[in-house]
Amino acid sequence: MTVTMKNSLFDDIELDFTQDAVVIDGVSKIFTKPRPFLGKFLKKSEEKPEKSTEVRAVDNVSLVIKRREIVGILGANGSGKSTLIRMISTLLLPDEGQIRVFGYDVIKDERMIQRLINRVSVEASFFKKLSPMENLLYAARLYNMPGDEARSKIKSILTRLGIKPDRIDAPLENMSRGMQQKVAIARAFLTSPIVLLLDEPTTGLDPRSKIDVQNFVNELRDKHDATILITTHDMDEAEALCDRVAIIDQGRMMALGKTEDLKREVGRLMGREEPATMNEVFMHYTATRPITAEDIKRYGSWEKAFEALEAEREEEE
Ligand SMILES: Nc1ncnc2c1ncn2[C@@H]1O[C@H](COP(=O)(O)OP(=O)(O)OP(=O)(O)O)[C@@H](O)[C@H]1O
Repeated sequence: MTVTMKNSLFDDIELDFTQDAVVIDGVSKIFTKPRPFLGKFLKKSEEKPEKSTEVRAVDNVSLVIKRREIVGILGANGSGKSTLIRMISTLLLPDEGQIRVFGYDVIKDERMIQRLINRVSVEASFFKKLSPMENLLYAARLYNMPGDEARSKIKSILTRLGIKPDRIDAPLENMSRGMQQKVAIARAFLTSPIVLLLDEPTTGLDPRSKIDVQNFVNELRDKHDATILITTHDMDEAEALCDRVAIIDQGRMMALGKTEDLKREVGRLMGREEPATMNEVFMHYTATRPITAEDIKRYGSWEKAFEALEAEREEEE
């Protein structure tokens, strides 16, 4: 089924909605990190250490996201979540594997991907001396959105995100970090993107603002058929919002599924009748290595196996 987009911003785009929205196929990203160089302290006869070390920030990840799905990416700090998001949005090139969005390739069809995707991250760039309204009008112009339509949409989105009317026209630099983050979120919602990548959109927001953002995300999917990929450290949010979650650890995909299925599976491994909590699911799949039934047998319980593996990790570090 090839559909010409109804949204005026995408008039000239034909998309095949029978295709999966996002296909990530065996993707890796390798960074080279400089090591603190100790060479100058060594004598000439001593062997010099390597100057750099490689980090597989994303390691052979595959994931298929269907249209209208909300998928959460969970993982510890530095596990590769942002790197994955950055590759999908063409900000970074994959070193291995392929990423396609409705059949378009992130490398070959970079321009098209940039039109289909909107990415929100905390380090969003704005003109700090300008107001939220001016910043968002500037963004709307980049998308050829008529001024009047943009103005009323901006007002309504910012108000719904809890930004008071008198703040809408005041310089951004006077706003708190959380409020600036809401302006970044508003920018992504302004253009009703086909695929929305949200990199920790609610980190640092107060509980009410978190819910406002989550409602918006749901609405984008329900009313505009958006497909959404979101990274979060908030397990309640993952549970409330995501159809499925992927847990990654050191760049590798450790688990993928519906939260209730993962909770049931880990609960079962823990030897319990009732499902595990999402925190326990997270701990389970991000332990030194996934805790197996044999580990549980060997150490007597899931908790003891977890403690033993953590102790191993600490020893290694
Ligand atoms: N530009 C870069 N150059 C070198 N290393 C990088 C670069 N960007 C990320 N890394 C490394 O890649 C790994 C994954 O980082 P990434 O930012 O993707 O993690 P994350 O899961 O998003 O973390 P957080 O939850 O803290 O935001 C880390 O070891 C990080 O130091």
